[in-house]
Amino acid sequence: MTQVDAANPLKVGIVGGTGYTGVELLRLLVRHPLVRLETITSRSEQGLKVSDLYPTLRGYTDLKFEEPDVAALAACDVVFFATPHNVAMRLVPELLAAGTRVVDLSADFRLRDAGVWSQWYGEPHACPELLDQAVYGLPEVNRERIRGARLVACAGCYPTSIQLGYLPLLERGWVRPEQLIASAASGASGAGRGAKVPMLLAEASESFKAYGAGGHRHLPEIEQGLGDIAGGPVSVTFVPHLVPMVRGIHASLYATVNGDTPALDQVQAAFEARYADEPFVDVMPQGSHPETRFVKGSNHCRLAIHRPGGGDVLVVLSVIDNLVKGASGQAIQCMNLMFGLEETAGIDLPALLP
Ligand SMILES: NC(=O)C1=CN([C@@H]2O[C@H](COP(=O)(O)OP(=O)(O)OC[C@H]3O[C@@H](n4cnc5c(N)ncnc54)[C@H](OP(=O)(O)O)[C@@H]3O)[C@@H](O)[C@H]2O)C=CC1
Ligand SMILES: CC(=O)N[C@@H](CCC(=O)OP(=O)(O)O)C(=O)O
Repeated sequence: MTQVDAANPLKVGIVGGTGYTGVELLRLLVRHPLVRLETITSRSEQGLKVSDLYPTLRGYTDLKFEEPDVAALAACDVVFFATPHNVAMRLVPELLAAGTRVVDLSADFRLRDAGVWSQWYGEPHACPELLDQAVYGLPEVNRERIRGARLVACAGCYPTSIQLGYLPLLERGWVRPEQLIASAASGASGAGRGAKVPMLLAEASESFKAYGAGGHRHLPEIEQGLGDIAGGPVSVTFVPHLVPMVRGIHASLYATVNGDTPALDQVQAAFEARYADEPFVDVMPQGSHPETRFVKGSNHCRLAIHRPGGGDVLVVLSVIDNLVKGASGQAIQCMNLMFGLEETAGIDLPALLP
């Protein structure tokens, strides 16, 4: 095990330092007590000082963006990939061979089945032989496996909000796994920093739309994760939406009760018990309506459970910040576990309000 203390901080590299999850990693890691940033890559901005592109980081780092270089990355203890899919899978085999551990924020290693991956991502998987050793990065489900893992595939943003909301219900077998409906809305930062016409202010503001209703690439990840939790197949109707805000995901999760489902008070108590020791999952009082601004900039997921009219459908409301618990905060939480650090180190921050 790598010796990590204030005199021997973790040497960290970031591939994709100019994107939204990359700069969020930087915001959090520059204040992490046991981390030293070694290398931050960007092909388009190489040579530029990080703090010239992101003045929010002036005074926190003197590093410059560099061209991705395997030797420089392999000199790190851990490398984060904050890159589009199909990038990490091309470099990870060499890094693992060099003894460097990897936390991948992209979808490259999230699905266990390379065939399913190809079907949704449109190309063959470059290293299917590594899928078995990749650990799915959702600490509330996989904490023990993440400890000591060499390759962590961080859970996606929508999948995080949805799995944490359904988890206590599926673990207890209290809802029908074939009738789950997840309606979720994301802010525009979920689409990344690259220019895209639908994300222009004049296109996305003052409007609200669903997209990917016929099949979004997060669906197989959500069904795989919920299936693991339930211990059998689940079927989810997943409809994502774009909401005109910058950060945040709000998921409304519907589930049909079965003969074993107790009264709402007991469901509430079960959620509270399940998450009592989880530093980043908050079960709000019965009747609450969590808002995305309650988690903006923080690594928390806040949940509330309802049973409208005492009927057959439970509704769980789940909010996260897509860039923190949905990406960079969760990635650091996984890194902390991988190296035996305090799980909350560097990410124990309340949300920004207003
Ligand atoms: N945004 C979000 O809310 C979330 C994103 N994710 C995932 O995290 C990853 C990053 O997302 P996000 O930060 O939004 O993306 P961005 O588009 O904002 O940033 C992508 C970054 O990757 C770099 N990059 C692009 N192509 C390559 C390449 N071939 N080799 C090396 N570097 C490359 C870019 O820099 P340059 O081109 O200069 O090298 C840039 O820094 C994606 O896989 C995304 O799906 C996961 C959860 C939430
Ligand atoms: C608003 C928006 O476009 N959101 C993105 C979220 C996906 C994402 O961030 O990708 P991961 O698979 O790595 O989690 C989308 O729907 O494609």
